[in-house]
Amino acid sequence: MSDRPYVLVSCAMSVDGFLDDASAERLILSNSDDLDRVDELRARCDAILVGANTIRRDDPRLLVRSDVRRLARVAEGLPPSPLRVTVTRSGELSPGARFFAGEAESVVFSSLSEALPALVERGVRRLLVEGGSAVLTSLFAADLVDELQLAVAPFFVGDALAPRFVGPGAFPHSARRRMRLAGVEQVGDVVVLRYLLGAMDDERWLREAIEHSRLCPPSRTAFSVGAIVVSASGEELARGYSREGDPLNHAEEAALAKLSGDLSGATIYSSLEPCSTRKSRERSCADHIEAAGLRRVVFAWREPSLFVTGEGAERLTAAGIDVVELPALAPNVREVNAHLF
Ligand SMILES: Nc1c(N[C@@H]2O[C@H](COP(=O)(O)O)[C@@H](O)[C@H]2O)[nH]c(=O)[nH]c1=O
Repeated sequence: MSDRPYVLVSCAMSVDGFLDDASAERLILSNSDDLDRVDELRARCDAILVGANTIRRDDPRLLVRSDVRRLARVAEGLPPSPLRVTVTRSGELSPGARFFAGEAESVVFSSLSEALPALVERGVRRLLVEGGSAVLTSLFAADLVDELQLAVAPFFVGDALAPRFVGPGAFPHSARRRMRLAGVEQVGDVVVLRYLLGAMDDERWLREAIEHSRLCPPSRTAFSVGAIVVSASGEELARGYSREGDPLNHAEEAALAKLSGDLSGATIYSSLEPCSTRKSRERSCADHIEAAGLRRVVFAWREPSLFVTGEGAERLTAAGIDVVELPALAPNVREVNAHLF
């Protein structure tokens, strides 16, 4: 699942949310110190990606400008500037574009889903994305961004024909799932907001919940499950495992029993899909999750119909809760439950 690099988006927008104006000339939103900050970001990544539209519109070089930084990279055995990457469905790029000129290598992919794993293959661990609007919209909507550094320039563009930071989309970060503000920096008249989006945190917490399920007392008639409740700011609030404290306890039930208060920003990670029916108790884990006010559930394995038919994911979704399934980790859960098969 982690077959993509760490994705850092860096862009500058006007105070009214535009990346550029509608004219042919490129609009500089940053000041010179901020452009130098972006140069430092470029020097510390393995590749820089922009969409093909940006190449057509801006004709960027995408090179590290500072000689000091280029020499420092070379001293580390790196090329002076990172690999330059673009995605284009049409393939319509001018061979004379500056993207292809100069001392750095350039690669072209037909889509982001092709580019990201291929970049990992090439050894790219840290990818800087500089726009434009279409690429940013796709990456944010697909929850593929780890970090956003957004510079806000102190003026308006005010032109409906100008490109926005992102277009309309079903973004995973809504009022219910806020990004984590990790820093605010003033660079002259520009303010740089640094957000962490936690795209890789889901996998990390779910793996942790699966590891926790190894504590379950084994049973021939029930699954071994682990669950962890994590706050909106990324702190662990409670964890539980099947049969913890009581032979009938489910993992989610055990974790939630340790909590009270407002859990509306929290996420519960459960190795198995939360149950929707119980044979031995009245309330299911889906009921407990809904009653606790949680708005987000992440799980790895859909409950196989061994003991009861699981409809937890559907029930939770119908209750307006965000349900995320990470099936790539399902084999790990199955392995913990190998005794049942
Ligand atoms: N205008 C603008 C940015 N524009 C980004 O920089 C690219 C130009 O790269 P280069 O040709 O190497 O200078 C351009 O295509 C776009 O991706 N970035 C920023 O941090 N602040 C700004 O104000």
